[in-house]
Amino acid sequence: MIRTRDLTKHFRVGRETVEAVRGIDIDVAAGELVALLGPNGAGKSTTLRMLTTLLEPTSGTAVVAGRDVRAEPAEVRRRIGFVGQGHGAGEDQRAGEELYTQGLLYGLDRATAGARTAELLDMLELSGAADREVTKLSGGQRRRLDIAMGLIHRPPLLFLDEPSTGLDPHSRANLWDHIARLRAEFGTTIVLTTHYLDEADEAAERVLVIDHGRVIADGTADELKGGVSGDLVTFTVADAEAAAAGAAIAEKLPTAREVEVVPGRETGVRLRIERGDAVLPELLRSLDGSGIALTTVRVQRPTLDDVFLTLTGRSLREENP
Ligand SMILES: Nc1ncnc2c1ncn2[C@@H]1O[C@H](COP(=O)(O)OP(=O)(O)OP(=O)(O)O)[C@@H](O)[C@H]1O
Repeated sequence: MIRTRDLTKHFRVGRETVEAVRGIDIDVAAGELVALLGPNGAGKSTTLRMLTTLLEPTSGTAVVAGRDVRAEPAEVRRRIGFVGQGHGAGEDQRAGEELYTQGLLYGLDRATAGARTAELLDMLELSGAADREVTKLSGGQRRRLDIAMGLIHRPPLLFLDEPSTGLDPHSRANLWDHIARLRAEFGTTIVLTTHYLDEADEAAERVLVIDHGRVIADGTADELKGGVSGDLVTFTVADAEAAAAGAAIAEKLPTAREVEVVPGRETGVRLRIERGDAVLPELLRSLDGSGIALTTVRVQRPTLDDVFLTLTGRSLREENP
């Protein structure tokens, strides 16, 4: 559905050149749901704008829905839907009319535009809001209307640029339910950008991690997390002395790494270890055998933030508080 090779975009800003996208290779198969994850300024939107023909690449190639973005941009546009960061819907129209007009703009006849408008309003739970002016919709309804607008011509491929930014957690969850239903119904391939870690983790089947204009990791969330060696095990003890003794015991576990004493009110020990859940009983036995009493113990699987941290030395959370 998408194939890019060495896709590059440079911007001239005064005398400077901003290398927004530096040679990206992306392959997306039909039916996939792929998230581009990265910090602000990583190049996600620029990539999306090239794939949707809104921006001409500086170099490299991109074939989207079977057509080259440079040679046949109009053909690409007919085959894709794009929901940008801003609102696509007009201000003074009613939601239903807006969607219907969009259908006509795409060249649908009146009957088809009407039928699809009704179908999409129903699917996105907007039927009750069809006669409301676009400005009077809630944030979540408006976002769903934007998505409906991107789908009215039934494109096999839909691009969503930060679809859930600005929505409250309930509306975000609701939006994802709707996206899942759309895929089940139409089999639409979806490529989206996000800087929400949990969203990429839970919703996407595949995550492309982008940083400084490059794809630095590509895989399912589980595969990416599997590349971060080890779970994080943290246990707290009564005092610094017990922590030092506990750390010495933890060091002896075969795959333990980065063992460190965490000082503070809750003195404890933190370490990375393969299969943290499986080695926990052994660790607990050893600590108990040495008379070290634990107050708490916790095993955390790696997160996508750990993936980003491992790859870049930076946390995505720091950049997207
Ligand atoms: N039209 C432009 N002119 C100059 N520089 C630009 C332009 N568009 C983007 N950039 C720069 O290119 C880089 C990548 O920006 P881009 O918007 O693609 O990042 P992003 O990953 O989508 O971030 P965000 O999450 O903030 O949207 C940034 O350094 C940005 O300042």
